[in-house]
Amino acid sequence: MRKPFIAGNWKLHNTVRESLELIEALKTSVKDVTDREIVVAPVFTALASVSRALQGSNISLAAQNCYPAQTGAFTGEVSPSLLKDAGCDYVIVGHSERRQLLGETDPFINAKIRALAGEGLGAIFCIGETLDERETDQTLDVLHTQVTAGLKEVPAEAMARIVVAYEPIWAIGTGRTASEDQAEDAHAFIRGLLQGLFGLSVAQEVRIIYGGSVKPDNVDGLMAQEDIDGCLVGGASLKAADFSRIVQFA
Ligand SMILES: O=C[C@H](O)COP(=O)(O)O
Repeated sequence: MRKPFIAGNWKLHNTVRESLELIEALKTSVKDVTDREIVVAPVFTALASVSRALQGSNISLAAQNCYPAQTGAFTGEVSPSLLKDAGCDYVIVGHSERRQLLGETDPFINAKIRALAGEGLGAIFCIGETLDERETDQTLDVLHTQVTAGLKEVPAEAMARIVVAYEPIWAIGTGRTASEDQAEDAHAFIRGLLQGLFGLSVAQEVRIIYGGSVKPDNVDGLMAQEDIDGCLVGGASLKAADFSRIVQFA
């Protein structure tokens, strides 16, 4: 039985004060939720404050990025061990915004996932196709490449802490959600890829979550799909009422 995993990616939003206001409202509205894993990913500068505010709550902390080395001459970067020290349980890797805007490659993303696994941290590993790739029937090839390259040489034991986030790029921040069937087809395909890489029992345990314009009014239908185990929420995670409703999907 896979525990639903609902994560809010705050992206480049919220000062420390705004982050704390959001987290206090969220803590109150989801305090009785025990059957879902709830995660928020603030900006780096708010991690320590939000971590303190989350102590004793049912919400976990994620960072939005990391560098695949623990120490060294890497100006401006942050390592998995420092993120763990700041209170993070997870790190988002491979988000399409970083792939597209910052040129992150599959091997670089793979190095981050292996570094996180080595530190015992979880990864929220994002994959997904562009609109052009979907319209030219390349979706499955793209997912195959991203999954096999991103998870190369990742130990099977680490998969218990890795959540795969399927985010069709054309659905991110556009208000255009993948249909329930489109999302379920992609998720079932990804689970099959995981089975090929790690075996059936691992594939059945890994949470595969959907991201791309998830809102209170479409979450119930998405979460009703067999292979959709949660959501990675951008815009709607910035409003406590909306994110709380998404967490408490029907
Ligand atoms: O990480 C979250 C995704 O990019 C989805 O963002 P969105 O909910 O604003 O479409």
